[in-house]
Amino acid sequence: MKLQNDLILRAAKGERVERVPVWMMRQAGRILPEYRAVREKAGSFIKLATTPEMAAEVTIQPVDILGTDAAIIFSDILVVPEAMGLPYEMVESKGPVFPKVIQNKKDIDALRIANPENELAYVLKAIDIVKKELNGRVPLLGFAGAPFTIFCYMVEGKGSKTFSIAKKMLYSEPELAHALLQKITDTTIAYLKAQAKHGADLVQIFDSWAGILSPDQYRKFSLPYIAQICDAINEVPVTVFAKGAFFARKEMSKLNCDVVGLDWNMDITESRRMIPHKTLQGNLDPCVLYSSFKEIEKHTKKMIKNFGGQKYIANLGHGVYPDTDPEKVKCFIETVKNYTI
Ligand SMILES: Cc1c2[nH]c(c1CCC(=O)O)Cc1[nH]c(c(CCC(=O)O)c1C)Cc1[nH]c(c(CCC(=O)O)c1C)Cc1[nH]c(c(C)c1CCC(=O)O)C2
Repeated sequence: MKLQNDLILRAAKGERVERVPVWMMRQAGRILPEYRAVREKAGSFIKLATTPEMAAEVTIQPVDILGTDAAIIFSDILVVPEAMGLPYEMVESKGPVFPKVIQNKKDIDALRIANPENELAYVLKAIDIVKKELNGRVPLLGFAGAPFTIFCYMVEGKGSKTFSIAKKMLYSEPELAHALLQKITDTTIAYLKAQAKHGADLVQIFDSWAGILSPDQYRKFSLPYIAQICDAINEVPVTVFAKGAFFARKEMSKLNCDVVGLDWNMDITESRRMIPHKTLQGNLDPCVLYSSFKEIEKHTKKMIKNFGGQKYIANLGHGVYPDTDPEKVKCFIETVKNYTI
């Protein structure tokens, strides 16, 4: 199926574009009343995420309502631990919780390397439906968490500011940590390949907790596993987004990936210099969308001017915050689309 709008894919591959493409991390979610209605009907986040027809519906909403240049499959990074045998719960207004966590070698041995066609069939089915319903309008993005970020949740068992329980394992039992990271990596590679096979046009790796590691620890416990994934995924372009990993930009430039995502703490000009050969994605502070329409336009235009119009995918520097006014989001998206490059 030939895509009618392939701006994001062309930008990712470094090909020329007529205008800057735009999408938003966490675009399929609570900012839209239309999402909240489907979520209500589903009864719970997990029910919504595991029911392919409903997951497909909320995946397409931002394309129809906000006008984004891509859809991102509605799911969560935590479906991977679940597929490996460690289920999660989503506690209202608290976030994810794992009733059982990984503490020793026995726990790691008990985990399986998932077969996505079995344990993650519901995500793949949702991808099949979305591809059919999008009918080539825009590309579909797939995703997975980076092994280190998934490790954090599997060992800590819940969200945390410091993930000190998870980090403790890195320092006190590094071999154990590596064994778990490798098992997560093997599952993630199989999962992303399956997403591409089912029609994901590009995949993004979210290393949301990269910023809690020292540069040394990041080089040991995160980058090698991201590198394995990048080397293994040759079917579609790959984006690596490591929140807070400003210290690793030089190494990111050497990864076998097409796009590097930036957060708002990373200076644009400096990042272009450090990552000269790749497409960059980002990096508006999501809080800008709390300001006036005029301010949003001003900050968005300044951002595009700094990145330049080519080898660039406009986005926020992290996921959109749930209490953001959809009209402000539309203003951001329209400003990007109307920018003459
Ligand atoms: C760390 C992380 C998680 N999940 C994800 C990350 C990496 C990206 C990032 O750093 O933001 C990724 C994710 N989670 C979700 C998506 C959907 C696709 C999209 O629109 O981007 C994506 C790409 C849906 C979701 N995942 C979650 C919701 C909200 C739950 C609900 O609607 O009830 C949604 C729409 C729940 C979730 N899931 C997670 C947390 C910490 C929480 C609770 C806090 C929160 O709500 O943001 C783990």
